[in-house]
Amino acid sequence: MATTSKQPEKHHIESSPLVISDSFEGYPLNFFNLPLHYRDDLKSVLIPYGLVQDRIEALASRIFSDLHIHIPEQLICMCVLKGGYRFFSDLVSKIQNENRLRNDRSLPMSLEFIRVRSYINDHSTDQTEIIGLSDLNSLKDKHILIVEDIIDTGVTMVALKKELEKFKPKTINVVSLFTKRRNDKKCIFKPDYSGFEVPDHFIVGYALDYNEYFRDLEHICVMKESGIIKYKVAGGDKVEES
Ligand SMILES: Nc1nc2c(ncn2[C@@H]2O[C@H](COP(=O)(O)O)[C@@H](O)[C@H]2O)c(=O)[nH]1
Ligand SMILES: [Mg+2]
Repeated sequence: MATTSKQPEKHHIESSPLVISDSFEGYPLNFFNLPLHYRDDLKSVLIPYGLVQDRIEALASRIFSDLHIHIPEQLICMCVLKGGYRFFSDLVSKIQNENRLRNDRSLPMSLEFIRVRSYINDHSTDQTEIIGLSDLNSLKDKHILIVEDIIDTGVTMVALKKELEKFKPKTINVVSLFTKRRNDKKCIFKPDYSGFEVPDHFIVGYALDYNEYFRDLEHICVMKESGIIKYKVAGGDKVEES
């Protein structure tokens, strides 16, 4: 009798975000090890570090599968500093793991770092400045993956993509660890890959800052109103880097 070997179903990894619902208020702080210097400023842990890592591993696998077809050309992975640096580092290292473990395909990468300024305290502004792109003409005919921490209004990413398109790259893909579900109005940009969709809170941790504080926090947390007031800077005269 002929035996039929059943092929395992292909595991499909979502490029769209894992949705954190509005009704989820986050985990109580006392279930986590948190730095003493921030404990009084935080309301809850919205996404624990471990879950962030698991989702990045899945995104790396999906990006590898989608984009390896461009080889032997290099994929320019472009980190949007400062907020994107930890996501960038973990994502690149997880794509490297895919490269190490696969014998049938690979995705060569080169790394670029840029800065975008757009925020005052916890409010997005429509003034966007891009810093750090040297030799822009080298982007011509290249494949770019922009690696961003969070998309809120979408203004920063629309401006950045528009600027990069002037230099005629072959493709631009955007991966954002978080996208925000805005209560007031719609976001004007949808990334190609997103880790999590978060409620309309100002989130900090895992390199996402509030006026340069909280980057040294592992988990993604929601701030208390008192914390927002404590670290506020005088409006308008200091534009923080992303
Ligand atoms: N630490 C946080 N930074 C945030 C948050 N929401 C947005 N941002 C920063 O702004 C830009 C993008 O904003 P956009 O309105 O132009 O889309 C993003 O890169 C962040 O650096 C937040 O909740 N926490
Ligand atoms: Mg950013």
